[in-house]
Amino acid sequence: MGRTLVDKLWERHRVADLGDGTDLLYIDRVLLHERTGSMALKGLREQGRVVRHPDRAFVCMDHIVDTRPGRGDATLMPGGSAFIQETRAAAGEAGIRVFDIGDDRQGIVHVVSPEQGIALPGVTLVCPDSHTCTQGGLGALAWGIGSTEAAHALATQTLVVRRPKTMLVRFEGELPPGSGAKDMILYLIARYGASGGAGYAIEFAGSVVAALSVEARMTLCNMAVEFAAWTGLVAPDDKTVAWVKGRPFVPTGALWDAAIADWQDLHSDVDASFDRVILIDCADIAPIVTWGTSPQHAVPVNGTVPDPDSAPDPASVQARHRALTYMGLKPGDALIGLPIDGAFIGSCTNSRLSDLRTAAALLKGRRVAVGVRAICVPGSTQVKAAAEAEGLHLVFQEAGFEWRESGCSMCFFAGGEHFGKGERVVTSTNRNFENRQGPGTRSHLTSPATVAASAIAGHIADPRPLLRGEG
Ligand SMILES: CC(C)[C@H](C(=O)O)[C@@H](O)C(=O)O
Ligand code: SF4
Repeated sequence: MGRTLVDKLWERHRVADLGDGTDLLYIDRVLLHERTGSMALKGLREQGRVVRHPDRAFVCMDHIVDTRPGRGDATLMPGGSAFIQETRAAAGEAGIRVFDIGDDRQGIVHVVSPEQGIALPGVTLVCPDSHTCTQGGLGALAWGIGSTEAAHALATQTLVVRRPKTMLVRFEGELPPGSGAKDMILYLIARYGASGGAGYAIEFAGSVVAALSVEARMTLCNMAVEFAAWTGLVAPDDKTVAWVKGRPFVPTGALWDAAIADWQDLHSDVDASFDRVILIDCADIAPIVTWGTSPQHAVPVNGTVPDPDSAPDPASVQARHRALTYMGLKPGDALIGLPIDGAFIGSCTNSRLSDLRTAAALLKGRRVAVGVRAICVPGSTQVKAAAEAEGLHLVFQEAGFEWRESGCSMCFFAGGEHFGKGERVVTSTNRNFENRQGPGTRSHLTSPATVAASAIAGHIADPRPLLRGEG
């Protein structure tokens, strides 16, 4: 019988079947960041263990670093600079490369790793960070782990893993203009629930995924974890090969030829069987915005807040009531027209060059509405430089956006900087949990296009008229 892509990657990396439903897998790359990586490195040292292959581990400074211009180690997170300095020192001691503040490779780990050619089709890659699944967009088996597991992976280059079930999500049909990967994944989560992917490794496929850019595939995979999946991935194709070619850590010469030949097998066989298959007709996918405090609380931008009492079970009814109170909304409220205080473009979901181009195309020659604080944080220092080379920073700045250094920034308030209490923010990030972007801040997840259109309007707005050149 045919094998799925996940089966193939699993079998390629299995060192031993441990006989209790778990396998010992070989881990090709270990990525760390200063928030959880510092703990992994500390744990390793306390156990008296050493890093087995320092050249296969990489540290990115992203979560706690300040993103305001002119930054150094100082950060708005109380005690934050200690994380930065301890991580730097421990990585230095272990001989691990650090993409540090001031390095032109610095940025959000899930943006930097693909960009540098660290994530590649077919590799196993782990990081103590839940959004490691982003890197599945290249056809890597990439998943988030805890700090203790990260210490184990650093010491042994292996991990004990329970094999996930497999799910195929096929996106077919015609994706309407104005909708993109962010809308596709929010649609999936809204329709099947935020725990719909629990226990699965999900392969995203279908004609619409094939037509997506490699960067958009990373957006899709980024939110697999918001669907509770173990990870998400997309089989590599010619676009992937073209995208990774020539990046700093990618093999060259004969090794590159061998790599491409090897990648030809990285797809699910036609007769492969999955534990679950979901088919989505993309014709139904409009630009999506969340109204509540879970990514499943999502509706088309021109929709209204649903009645909490229509939720399928008592727990969801209660969660929706609580979400409405937190968000300051009532059933039946229209999303379009809700006044906003903030607009944020950034995060490992939507901060790559293509995202910035999409937003800039709408912002060009327009101004952010008075009273809206708008911020753009490129996903990496390389993305920032590439955007500046095209003049995109001027478009953002002339529109009234702050143009930042790279990092996680206000995707996650734990970095120290945040929006205000009760402020309503449209955001290209992936989590709208209570207090995620600041104590009491109300986050509406959406695409970069919808963030840009809303920033200009001063309220949640449909990006499609602007994209059609109207208004
Ligand atoms: C701090 C880190 C462990 C966390 C994660 O695992 O995802 C963060 O990146 C997030 O997005 O909430
Ligand atoms: S950008 Fe946000 S979601 Fe991504 S790793 Fe950083 S904090 Fe987590």
